[in-house]
Amino acid sequence: MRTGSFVVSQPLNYRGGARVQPADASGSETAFEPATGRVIATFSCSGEKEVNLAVEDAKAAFNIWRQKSGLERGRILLEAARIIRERTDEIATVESINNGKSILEARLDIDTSWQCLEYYAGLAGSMAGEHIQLPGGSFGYTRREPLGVCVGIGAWNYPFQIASWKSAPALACGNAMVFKPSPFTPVSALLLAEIYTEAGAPPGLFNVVQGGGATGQLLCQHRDVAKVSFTGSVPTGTKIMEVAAKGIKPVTLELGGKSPLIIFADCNLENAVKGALMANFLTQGEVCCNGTRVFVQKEILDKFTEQVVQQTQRIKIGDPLLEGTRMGPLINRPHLERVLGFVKGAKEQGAKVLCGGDPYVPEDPKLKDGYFMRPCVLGNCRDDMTCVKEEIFGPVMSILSFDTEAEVLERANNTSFGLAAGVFTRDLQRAHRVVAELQAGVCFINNYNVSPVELPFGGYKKSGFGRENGRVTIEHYSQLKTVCVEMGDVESAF
Ligand SMILES: NC(=O)C1=CN([C@@H]2O[C@H](COP(=O)(O)OP(=O)(O)OC[C@H]3O[C@@H](n4cnc5c(N)ncnc54)[C@H](O)[C@@H]3O)[C@@H](O)[C@H]2O)C=CC1
Ligand SMILES: C[N+](C)(C)CCCC(=O)O
Repeated sequence: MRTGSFVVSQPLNYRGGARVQPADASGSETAFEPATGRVIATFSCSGEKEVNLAVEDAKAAFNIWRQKSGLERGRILLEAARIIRERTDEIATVESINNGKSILEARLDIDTSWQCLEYYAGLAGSMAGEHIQLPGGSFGYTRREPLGVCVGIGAWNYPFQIASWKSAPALACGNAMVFKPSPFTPVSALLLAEIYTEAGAPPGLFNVVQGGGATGQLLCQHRDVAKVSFTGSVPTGTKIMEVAAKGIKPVTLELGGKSPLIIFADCNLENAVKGALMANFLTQGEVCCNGTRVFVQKEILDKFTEQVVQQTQRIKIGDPLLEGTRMGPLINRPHLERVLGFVKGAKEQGAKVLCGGDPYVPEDPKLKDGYFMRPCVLGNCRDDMTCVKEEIFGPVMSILSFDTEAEVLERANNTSFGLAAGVFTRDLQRAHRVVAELQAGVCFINNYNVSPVELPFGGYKKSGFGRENGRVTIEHYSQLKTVCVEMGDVESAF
């Protein structure tokens, strides 16, 4: 598969174990190949009829699935994980074409996806309740039960990974899921749906509906939906929570961030520089947990900045499907303009553009209409600048300097977000002391943006709540039933 050739002709909804055209539509959407600006799919946004059918169908599958033992469910998830692993290159290629991220990164996303399925397949068989002895031989026990039909709503930056991170724990717990991808990246969730079916999941267990906000809203307000797990922006998260509140539905919200990365003078500089690049430039900087506020201790500010700029300038931008490429295009033209606008605004507020921050036109003529820009490092930043306060969601790193630990902690926490944070230091005590004070759901010591599926991922403050990955997520996709058993006679008060 080469850039400039992929088009989707098959239907992009999935229901009852097969691709289907939606039963009704409210408008349509167009998906692009960001590297070329070419249309790869035009599709209908599902209306109320289609949403109802998808939920109805998932309900039927749920009634079969919930009766299986954890071990039986785990076996199917393991088979799905095996198929994903086997088809890594093919799935990564589709992901890279539709999102624009480099093929190298897309493969890593697919790896974390099958690992997530493997992890929850392993946990499925060990989901259990408790037995509690009561007086007189009476006893109680708890059952961990699924919630029902869960809805997953995804962002466009990690399309396949988000669909996997949501569906794997949901299905492991015995739920069914209706998933709605972002209309910018509608393609790869279908591959996951087909793989679940091939692995032996009952038809309807994982359905896909396409559309934007209106379709998402129909899903969230549906009477038979038990839970919503959402990845996206804070404003949309707010709307989803409002709708869910009306139905008393639990939600998991994975929202945005403006995370701090703190580099102390005693760090291993080489690793800190690598860490700063990892914290800012994966997936063209379109990563919620990116450490975009890079606080550097004064003593090493110049040395650190020089090396970061040098390495940023070396990032190879271009055709995302080429093995040597390390940065592809941004998701679409309006988003590119928005990110470039942040750079312009930063300059006006006194930041210094140390490299990049301008549109980039690769030599290859087929990429001339792609949404490329050069990754940007901003120096001379202050805490009150827009580029330091707002989530840019693009390849723009802001460097700030600091003197003391107490000072940097206060500044790092001075944000309404709280998704992630990082610290580079060789001082073991300081590392743990600082991390304990950071108001963020995911903290990294001497690394950044690694995400092993065994560890919970999720935010503090306006970055959301609930967790994905790790053992704890079982609790977000299940409910506890208490059973109280009387072995004697009823002692009535009447
Ligand atoms: N914490 C995390 O794990 C992540 C957070 N994000 C955040 O997401 C944002 C970028 O992603 P976008 O796709 O632009 O976010 P978005 O909030 O615009 O859209 C996300 C999803 O919600 C759907 N949606 C929109 N309005 C809706 C409504 N009223 N009801 C139900 N669904 C609705 C969209 O169609 C899309 O599928 C950034 O702010 C970023 O920080 C992105 C990736 C990961
Ligand atoms: C995989 N990782 C850590 C780079 C990003 C995961 C969160 C997201 O969906 O943005």
